[in-house]
Amino acid sequence: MIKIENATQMYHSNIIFEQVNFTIDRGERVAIVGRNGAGKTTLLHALVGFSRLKEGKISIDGKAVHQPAAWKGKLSYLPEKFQLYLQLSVVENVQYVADTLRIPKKEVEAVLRHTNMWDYKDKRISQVSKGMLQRVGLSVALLGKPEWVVLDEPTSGLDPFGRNDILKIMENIGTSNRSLLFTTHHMNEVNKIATHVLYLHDKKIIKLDANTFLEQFERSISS
Ligand SMILES: Nc1ncnc2c1ncn2[C@@H]1O[C@H](COP(=O)(O)OP(=O)(O)OP(=O)(O)O)[C@@H](O)[C@H]1O
Repeated sequence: MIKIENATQMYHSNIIFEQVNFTIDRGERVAIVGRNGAGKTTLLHALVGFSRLKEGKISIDGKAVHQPAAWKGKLSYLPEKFQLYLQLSVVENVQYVADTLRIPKKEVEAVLRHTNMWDYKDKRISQVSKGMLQRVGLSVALLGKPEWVVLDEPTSGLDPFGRNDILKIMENIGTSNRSLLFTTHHMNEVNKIATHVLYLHDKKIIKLDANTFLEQFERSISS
């Protein structure tokens, strides 16, 4: 379980969220939504231990998230913008990360099959489409069988076909022992993928089940 207790985050004197409490259980697929600038990426960075909270604490399975023991091998994070080696092939990029993390070779094929990139494994990164780049990023994020997969705007900037490819992969990520957290601006992604929503609004974060959130959203835009 990821547990957030009395969390407050600020940049200088600018409060992004304050006194926030929620938990995320295994098997949940959680969409993080809110207006531009509401603090979605800020929340993700605190959740994955990149930044320390101003106040409060975040733990994964009882261990404070800023201690590597909490997330190492358990949690993976794919930022909105990430770097790959342009001069290497798809498989070489994934293999490079696998070698660094001492992950067995056979997992490289497994993650590339999961993201439907195995057929394109020998293409150079400089020659693949944006949608394929995102699938390579996802392949890297799935290495090591993480229990918590965290994706920042995984469909941002993709055409409808590329988005659909990514959504199909995301649908298969959340299982009984693996959870998915992702930020999005698209309500159809919430509808298709999420079991729950974290809604960032007015410096608060509310957790709702996805259907309840979507009903409230529909009502708010039609009134
Ligand atoms: N490193 C930083 N230093 C100061 N202010 C920051 C920093 N990073 C973000 N902010 C500010 O904090 C607020 C929340 O930013 P954040 O990127 O978390 O929002 P977001 O919900 O992810 O936005 P978007 O939907 O546009 O991606 C914004 O007002 C942003 O300008």
